Amino acid sequence: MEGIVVIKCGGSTMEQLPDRFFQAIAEIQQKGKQLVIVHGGGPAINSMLERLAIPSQFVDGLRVTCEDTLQVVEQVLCGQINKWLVRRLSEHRAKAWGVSGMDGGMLTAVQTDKPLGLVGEVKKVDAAIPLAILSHGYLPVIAPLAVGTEGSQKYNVNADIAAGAIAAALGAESLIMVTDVPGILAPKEEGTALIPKTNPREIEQMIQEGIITGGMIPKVRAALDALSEGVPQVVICRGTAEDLLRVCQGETAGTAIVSKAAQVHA
Ligand SMILES: Nc1ncnc2c1ncn2[C@@H]1O[C@H](COP(=O)(O)OP(=O)(O)O)[C@@H](O)[C@H]1O
Ligand SMILES: CC(=O)N[C@@H](CCC(=O)OP(=O)(O)O)C(=O)O
Repeated sequence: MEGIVVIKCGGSTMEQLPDRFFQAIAEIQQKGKQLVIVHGGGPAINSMLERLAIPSQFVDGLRVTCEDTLQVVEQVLCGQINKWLVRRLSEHRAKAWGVSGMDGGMLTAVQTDKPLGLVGEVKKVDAAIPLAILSHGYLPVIAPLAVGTEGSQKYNVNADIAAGAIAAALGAESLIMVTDVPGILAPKEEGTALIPKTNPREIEQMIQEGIITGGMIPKVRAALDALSEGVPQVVICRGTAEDLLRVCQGETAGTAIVSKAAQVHA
């Protein structure tokens, strides 16, 4: 059986993903690669909160989440984005099955000790659920919510962090983080340049220096965690069919640089 590739689709880019991106997913699936999608939806949550006059607040790229916010997060991620993605994939003949991390207790989390409210840190991933979906020939599409260890509480989990934990639990050969930038960017003499290869020490330094900010912070931290938990490759790239096909064909394996994607090495 072919290896597993986890694709994290960021909310930043979701609505701009071209038909070709979804066609590429269908092609890759038809060739036998086992794909798992974990999705975000930060901008759609922000819009809904704004409509409801609930303020949005982030600390290091993570949303401060009260009960009201959590209700909106669940409605938008599980009810809106998850079903939209499944429809979009199905339109292009990919076989997709939408779930949330709460279904079957796939993701178990504890409340973070940071002052973020109902934000969960993933403690356990039950790989049996995505594996069961894959075994029926479907691609799991996972919304990043988690249940507490007692099973009654629910938590908001950043989608990058959920994707990293799921990739590690599934023993994925690759984690592809699809976003609205081609990778980690840093200031250069003229404008910014893509950092093709980096390591944990440099990443922490870039966070301290304010080069990596906002939503890129959980992304790089999740990438490093996934690498240290045995995922061989994490690629941050834009949502183009070309990048996706290249990475899924293993063309970036063992190389430090791909034209539009930055590979993060532990
Ligand atoms: N050093 C950096 N390199 C690239 N992007 C960065 C960097 N620091 C902060 N960012 C921001 O991170 C954003 C991507 O994170 P985010 O908005 O959470 O995307 P997604 O919804 O795809 O997870 C970029 O659009 C950019 O504004
Ligand atoms: C705790 C936390 O920050 N959860 C995120 C979950 C969605 C997400 O991660 O979406 P993106 O991938 O588009 O950023 C949030 O509430 O926005």
